[in-house]
Amino acid sequence: MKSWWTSEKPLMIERAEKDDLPDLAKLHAECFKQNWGTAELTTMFEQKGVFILIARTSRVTGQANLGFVVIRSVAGEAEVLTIAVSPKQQNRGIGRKLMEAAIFQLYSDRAEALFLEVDDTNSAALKLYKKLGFKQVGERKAYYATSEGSGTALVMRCDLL
Ligand SMILES: CC(=O)SCCNC(=O)CCNC(=O)[C@H](O)C(C)(C)COP(=O)(O)OP(=O)(O)OC[C@H]1O[C@@H](n2cnc3c(N)ncnc32)[C@H](O)[C@@H]1OP(=O)(O)O
Repeated sequence: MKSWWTSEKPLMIERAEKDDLPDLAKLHAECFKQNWGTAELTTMFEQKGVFILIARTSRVTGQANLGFVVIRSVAGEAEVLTIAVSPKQQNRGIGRKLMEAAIFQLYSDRAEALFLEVDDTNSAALKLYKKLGFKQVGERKAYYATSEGSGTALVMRCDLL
C-alpha cells in the first residue's frame, strides 16, 4: 500500500536559484501574452530586494515547477511583480500557498505593506487577493495596452503589520 507521503506528492515552496529562471520564463509564457523571458527574469532576480518563490513537487517524486511569485521589497514596502501558476494546476490552492509564503517572509522581514496591480477583469486573481486581505487603494485606467479585458489596473494593498 502506498503511504500518503508518496501518493500525495507534497508541494514545496522554495527560493528560486538563477538556473530555475529559463523554466520559470516558460511558465510565465503559458500564463501571460506579454510574458517575461529569461533575460527579463534574470534582470529582476539580480535587483536588490527581489526574491522569487517557486511552488514545486519534490525531487524525489520528479521535480516540476507549478507556479512562482516575484516580490520586490524596498524600505518596508513590498510589491508583487508577478504571480503565475501553470494553467493545468490553477484553482488547486497553489497561488494561495505562494502568496502566503511570500507574506510570511515579508512579515518576518518587518515589511509594512504589500502592493500589487491587477487587471480589473481578472476574477481568479481578484478572488485570491481579496481572500488574503488585499483592499483596493487606487485605479489606473488604460494601464494594460494589450489587455483582453478593460485595460484598467486596480492597485491593491495588504497591511502586514
Ligand atoms: C500581480 C499580478 O501578477 S496579477 C496577475 C495574476 N496572474 C495571472 O493572472 C496569470 C494567470 N493566472 C494564474 O496564474 C492563477 O490563476 C493565479 C495566480 C491568479 C491564481 O492561482 P491559483 O493557484 O489558480 O489560485 P488558487 O487555487 O490558490 O485560488 C485562489 C482563489 O481563487 C479562486 N480561483 C482560482 N482560479 C479561478 C478561476 N479560474 N475562476 C474563478 N475562481 C478561481 C479559487 O476558487 C480560490 O478561491 P476559493 O478559496 O474561494 O476557492
